[in-house]
Amino acid sequence: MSTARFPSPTRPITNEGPFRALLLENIHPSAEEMLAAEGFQVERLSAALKPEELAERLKGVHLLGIRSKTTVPASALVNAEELLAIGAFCIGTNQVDLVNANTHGIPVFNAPFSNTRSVAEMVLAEVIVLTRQLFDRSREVHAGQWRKVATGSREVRGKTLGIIGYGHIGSQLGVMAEALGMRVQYYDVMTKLPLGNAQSVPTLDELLATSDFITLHVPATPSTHMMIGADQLARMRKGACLINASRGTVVDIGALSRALRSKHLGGAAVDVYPEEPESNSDGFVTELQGLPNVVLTPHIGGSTEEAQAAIGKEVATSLLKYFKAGATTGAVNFPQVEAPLIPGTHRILNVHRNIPGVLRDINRIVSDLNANIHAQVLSTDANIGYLVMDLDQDVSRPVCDAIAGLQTDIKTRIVS
Ligand SMILES: NC(=O)C1=CN([C@@H]2O[C@H](COP(=O)(O)OP(=O)(O)OC[C@H]3O[C@@H](n4cnc5c(N)ncnc54)[C@H](O)[C@@H]3O)[C@@H](O)[C@H]2O)C=CC1
Ligand SMILES: O=C(O)C(=O)COP(=O)(O)O
Repeated sequence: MSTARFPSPTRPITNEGPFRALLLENIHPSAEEMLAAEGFQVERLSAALKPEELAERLKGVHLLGIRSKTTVPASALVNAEELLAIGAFCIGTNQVDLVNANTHGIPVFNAPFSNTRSVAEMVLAEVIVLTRQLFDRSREVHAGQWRKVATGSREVRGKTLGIIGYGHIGSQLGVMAEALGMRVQYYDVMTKLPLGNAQSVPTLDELLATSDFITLHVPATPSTHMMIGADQLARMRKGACLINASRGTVVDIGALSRALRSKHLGGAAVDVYPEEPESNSDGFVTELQGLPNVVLTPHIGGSTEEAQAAIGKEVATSLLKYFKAGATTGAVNFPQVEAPLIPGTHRILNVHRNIPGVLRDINRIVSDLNANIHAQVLSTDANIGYLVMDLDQDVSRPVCDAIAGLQTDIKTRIVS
């Protein structure tokens, strides 16, 4: 994540099209349909793009849609003068340099709920798959081997599920696991309301030492980076299983591989990896391949038809609300403003450096044009101010041209 570095002011973006959207990583067609219905020219690609390719493709693009594979560092936005907003059609936004996007006046929207049930269901399935060693037995029968054994195969009823990160996914999973008769406990850095009979555990070490299954549902942040390494795996009960469907940076894969090979752990299910391929046609190698009772999936925790269709609509709705009225509610890196459009007024959006005197300068520009401010909403964070301004007179163009001349300007746009 970069610290604040501001771009030079750019010319204002008018409300005259054509407007273009670039959607990467097989984003559900529901998003394309919604954007196209509002007049966007939509380009939809199935794979992620590397930052240098993305930088080229973003010329003249107004909305960018990505999922978890496309990283958007500062270098990807060097040509993105027209870019209004980024939609992360997933939960995680760690792949975007959020501070850089903020200081370029670009809000980033995500879908915080739509795939959470899909992840919880997959993890619950994996708990049973691991404790019954189902994939190994299935592979044997596929290969013509009949190995009917009970040793090491157990019920989940009465076993303890330890959840690290009791947020939207972790808490849903806990409720579902209790329905199977599991005891549920969790560790979270925030105080969280325990659902059902779930119990909060004060330390990660205690959770690790007292659970039969450990499952991770934390975001990728500096505090979760490699939070499960050799020490933490050694604290887990002998024969316990680890499930990671959060982010690949959270678990030390080498240490996990050693804990599995030494038989300290009884199994693992891994959906996310430190390095993941950009498309389905790329090969993939991990040192976990070939280990017994290890379920490896290609980052499909949120990949269900229900989740993807809902995410497509949810994020496209946020992008269009921003495009049409400047609403930033739910943006993960931006001051929040949502002001209803007022018929008969003319809306201007302005992002500027958050330093004293900017509002005075903008209001002077309006008053010098003998225009009246019908409504004005300003919301700020440490770096930027976001101003939504409705004028009674149609002087948007000269006002925007004058604002773009201010050294404090980052991005100005005419909505109506
Ligand atoms: N495999 C997949 O396809 C998917 C993976 N994910 C991953 O799952 C993550 C979690 O998703 P949600 O539950 O919706 O997020 P959330 O934000 O609702 O919950 C995350 C929880 O982790 C806690 N947390 C943060 N840092 C922590 C730490 N160091 N130790 C313990 N707890 C900590 C937070 O307080 C919060 O309660 C996402 O950030 C994403 O990376 C999400 C969807 C699909
Ligand atoms: O929602 C998330 O954070 C996920 O990890 C899902 O990512 P995806 O949309 O499958 O690339």
